[in-house]
Amino acid sequence: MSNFTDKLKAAIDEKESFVCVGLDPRLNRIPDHIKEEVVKEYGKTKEAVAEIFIKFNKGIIDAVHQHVPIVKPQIAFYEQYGHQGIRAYEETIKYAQKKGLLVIADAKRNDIGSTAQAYADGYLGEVDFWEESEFGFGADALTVNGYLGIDGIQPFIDSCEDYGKGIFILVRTSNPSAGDLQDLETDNGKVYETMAELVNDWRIESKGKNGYSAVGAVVGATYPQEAEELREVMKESYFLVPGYGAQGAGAKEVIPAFNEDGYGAVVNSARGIIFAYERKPWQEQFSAEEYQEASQAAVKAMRNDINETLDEYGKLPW
Ligand SMILES: O=c1ccn([C@@H]2O[C@H](COP(=O)(O)O)[C@@H](O)[C@H]2O)c(=O)[nH]1
Repeated sequence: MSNFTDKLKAAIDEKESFVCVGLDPRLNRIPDHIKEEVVKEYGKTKEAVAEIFIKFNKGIIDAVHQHVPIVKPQIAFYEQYGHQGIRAYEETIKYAQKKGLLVIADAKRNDIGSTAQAYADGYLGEVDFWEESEFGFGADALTVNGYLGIDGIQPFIDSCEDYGKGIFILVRTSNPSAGDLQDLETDNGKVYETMAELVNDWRIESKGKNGYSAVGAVVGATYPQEAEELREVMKESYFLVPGYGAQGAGAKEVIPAFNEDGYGAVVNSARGIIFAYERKPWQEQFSAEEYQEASQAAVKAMRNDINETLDEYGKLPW
């Protein structure tokens, strides 16, 4: 069974890209021509929303799949439309994988061990109870909350080992109030530092050929100083780095998340890529009908921005 980080590294090398595109559709920001076409057939229903999300996401995936190794659909944007939203989520994952992309399900799951097992099976499992059909969402990786400790984490680590999947545990989130809890002092340092130590302990069971563990961490691009410190603690973990673009971070801020070997991080941007057609500087060059071209231009610019900056710091691996 191939380790998740071996697959991730191969995909990064093939695309020469560390970009992760966030597939976080918002109905009010999807181009009108997509909505109008679908509503003609389905009316203003939840089924229509699912069809709109699927059409839009497929368009984005078609535009970016040659330039990125991985995508990250955030389940909140789908869940709000009930089972139709979940259908769109599942179809989005399958289509991205069909196009050769790895998929991180951003669902930040966890619970007591027995319930966490159900989450692990649902997101990362491969065969169902009858051993006849595919199970759940079949994502390649999942974001996980480590707050419940090892018994909540173990089912996910088992899925990593059994099925070659990955997890990214929340360590230092990108939001403005991240420090309210994460910066509190404990006997072992701050809360986020303690979580990083735990991730480093939990990483051991599931290492790939490239030396990285399937147990990774979420580290926000908006906290570069903390990222630098965390890189030292979790040397063998991949970081999922959100916060580039719409949340204000740029390439300089993501560099500390990378190891000296130039690997160890994927950088997520959702709004900055998928809604590029209505954002500067792309809105002057592309119409709403050209949202795919705008997203492709934005993703290439982000890839180059990160690669050039890694190069400046002597960290570009190619
Ligand atoms: O600390 C975190 C953890 C997760 N996220 C998620 O990443 C994307 C960011 O989207 P942008 O539009 O690029 O801001 C979104 O799905 C968040 O839920 C995060 O931002 N920070």
